[in-house]
Amino acid sequence: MSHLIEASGLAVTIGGRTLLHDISLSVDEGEIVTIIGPNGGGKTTLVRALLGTRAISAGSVQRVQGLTIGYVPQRLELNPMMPVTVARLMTGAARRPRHLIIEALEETGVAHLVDQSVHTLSGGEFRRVLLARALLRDPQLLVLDEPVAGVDHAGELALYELIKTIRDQRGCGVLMVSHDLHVVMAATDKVICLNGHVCCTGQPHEVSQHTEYVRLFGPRASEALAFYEHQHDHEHDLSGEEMPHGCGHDHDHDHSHQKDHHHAG
Ligand SMILES: Nc1ncnc2c1ncn2[C@@H]1O[C@H](COP(=O)(O)OP(=O)(O)OP(=O)(O)O)[C@@H](O)[C@H]1O
Repeated sequence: MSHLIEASGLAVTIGGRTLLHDISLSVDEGEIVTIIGPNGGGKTTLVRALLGTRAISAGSVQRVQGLTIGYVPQRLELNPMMPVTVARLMTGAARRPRHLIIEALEETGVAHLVDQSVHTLSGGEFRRVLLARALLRDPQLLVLDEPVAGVDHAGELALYELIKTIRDQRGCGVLMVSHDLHVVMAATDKVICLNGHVCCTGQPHEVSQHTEYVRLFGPRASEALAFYEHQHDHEHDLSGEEMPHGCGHDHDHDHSHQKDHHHAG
């Protein structure tokens, strides 16, 4: 199967400064890939390069023909003086049948807010509306930049669960950026740890043990994953799973069974 999107040897240089170099990654149908990394590590720049809104200076980005992408930006500037309803935010200038708007909002659990002003929404409600807006296009690939920004811890867990459910039901690929290491680790198939380059990549439990990951995020980040890793130990003992591997090595074992597991609780 060809990848929905694939970057090879991608680099981004702005004003003589190389922000990203030698980035290779791919997202497949039904796969959740999460980019983590320190502030300024280039996560948003990478997302923009993949979307084609930021020029790349080397390498390539390939998409399957006609790929439809639903994008949720990290920030959305709204004029506080402009009264905008959820329905209006969902469609912008383009008119869409109301039942489609409501269906998308139902999928993210906020259909009851359809006629409410966006300025009155909580952080979590707003994120769900943005997610619904991205789903309106029936995307093959969802790209989510910090999908839980402005949401409390319980809300974060619920949102990651929702993203997983959307992936399960639609079979779309998901590429997301996150800071929430231990939460996101439980809701992803593949993690890419980014700090200008791909420090390490692989299954969440592998990345959590990688020296580059520990160096970037500290030993506590690995400890926070103890529960997650414990859950996985059983699987890996049985299947003879190998130990973590180094920078830039992709993992090609079949772990599709992991999609059925819930580690967040
Ligand atoms: N248009 C630009 N011109 C110059 N420098 C830029 C530009 N856009 C981003 N940068 C720089 O590139 C680096 C990476 O920024 P980017 O926003 O991609 O990081 P990030 O990992 O998404 O950060 P955060 O976690 O804080 O959102 C930063 O040092 C930033 O200042």
